[in-house]
Amino acid sequence: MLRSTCCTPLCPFTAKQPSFLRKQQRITSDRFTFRGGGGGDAAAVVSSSGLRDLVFVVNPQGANGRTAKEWKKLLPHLRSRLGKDCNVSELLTSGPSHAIDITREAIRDGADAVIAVGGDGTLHEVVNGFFWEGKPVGYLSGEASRSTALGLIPLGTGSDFARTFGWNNDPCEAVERIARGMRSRIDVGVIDKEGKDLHYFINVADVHLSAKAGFYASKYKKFGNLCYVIGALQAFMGHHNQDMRIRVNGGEWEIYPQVTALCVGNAKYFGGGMKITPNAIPGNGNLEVVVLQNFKWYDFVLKLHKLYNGTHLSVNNVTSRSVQSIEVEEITDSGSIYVQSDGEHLGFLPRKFQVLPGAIDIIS
Ligand SMILES: Nc1ncnc2c1ncn2[C@@H]1O[C@H](COP(=O)(O)OP(=O)(O)OP(=O)(O)O)[C@@H](O)[C@H]1O
Repeated sequence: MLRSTCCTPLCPFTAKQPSFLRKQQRITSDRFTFRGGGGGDAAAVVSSSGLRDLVFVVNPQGANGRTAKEWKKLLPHLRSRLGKDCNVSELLTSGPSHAIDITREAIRDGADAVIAVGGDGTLHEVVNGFFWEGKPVGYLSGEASRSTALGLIPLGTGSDFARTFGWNNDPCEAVERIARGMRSRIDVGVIDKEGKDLHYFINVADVHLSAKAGFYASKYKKFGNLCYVIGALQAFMGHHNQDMRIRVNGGEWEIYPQVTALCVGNAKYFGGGMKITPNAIPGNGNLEVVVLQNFKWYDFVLKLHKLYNGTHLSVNNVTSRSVQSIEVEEITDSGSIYVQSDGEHLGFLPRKFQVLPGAIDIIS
């Protein structure tokens, strides 16, 4: 849920930095001035202003339209807090996937940072904009060493990625992070289907029941975090655990009987605050895979609190392992096992999930 916040330049920054954000560097710009406006495409021109060029990609429909309202309230504070050191461009998305194109263009034009304003879906699209045809997008006319950082103002329904960093939905704290301009390198996950259809995730990708629940939850975002409960109830109807075949780090294929859900975490939380992959660390070069097997509906009732506080790894039929890659197939080729990445429906099994260590700088 969005909180009402005090948006003054004196807004205190209180969030503690997690220990995995060790190698931080402050980056300053000396070359570009960005010009943009709400709704338009990014356009960058070379300048010697010494200002950092920040592109804010805003999903006005995030959190059922509350993102737009919060953003409008935040903008005067943001401009006054950052305007001295930064050129601020505000670009509103016009629909699904638009954030991907805006981000690619901003990176090619030399932005210092592209900042997702919205929920995990918007962040997910911005992250996908950092890549093109399997490679990182680069600044078109400049040094290879120059890299655009990813930023986040979490203003979505679940905003699960931010929870791993201890960031809440207070946009003033996010503005302070951006003002400080500290960067940390973090990993990104990549998903492919038989080597094609590359798709990137930064938070959690998952398979089967949870992915189906997420698919339904996305239709009930107007109910806030309750959408996850409604989605789960709907997904339970007609749900069957499925035998699956998995292969970790290119090794031998293994059979996992009666899988309820398989979750691949680069970060820890999904589904509106469930600490599903509690050992995942976004900068450690690995993904945490948690598999729930043979769960019945009443197991969720009895163990839900454990899933929320991340103590479920000690429960029977829950396993966790750290991987660089994992391939997942169903045994009975039904083509109906859901796959989700960062809360966005991606399609159906089979899929391969891999880590790209240190693929992106994040403003932390
Ligand atoms: N202008 C737009 N109109 C409609 N949908 C949009 C628009 N811009 C982006 N979207 C889509 O809105 C979806 C949800 O956005 P977002 O993740 O920001 O909010 P949320 O779903 O409320 O939050 P969370 O994902 O954290 O629960 C994204 O998948 C994105 O594709």
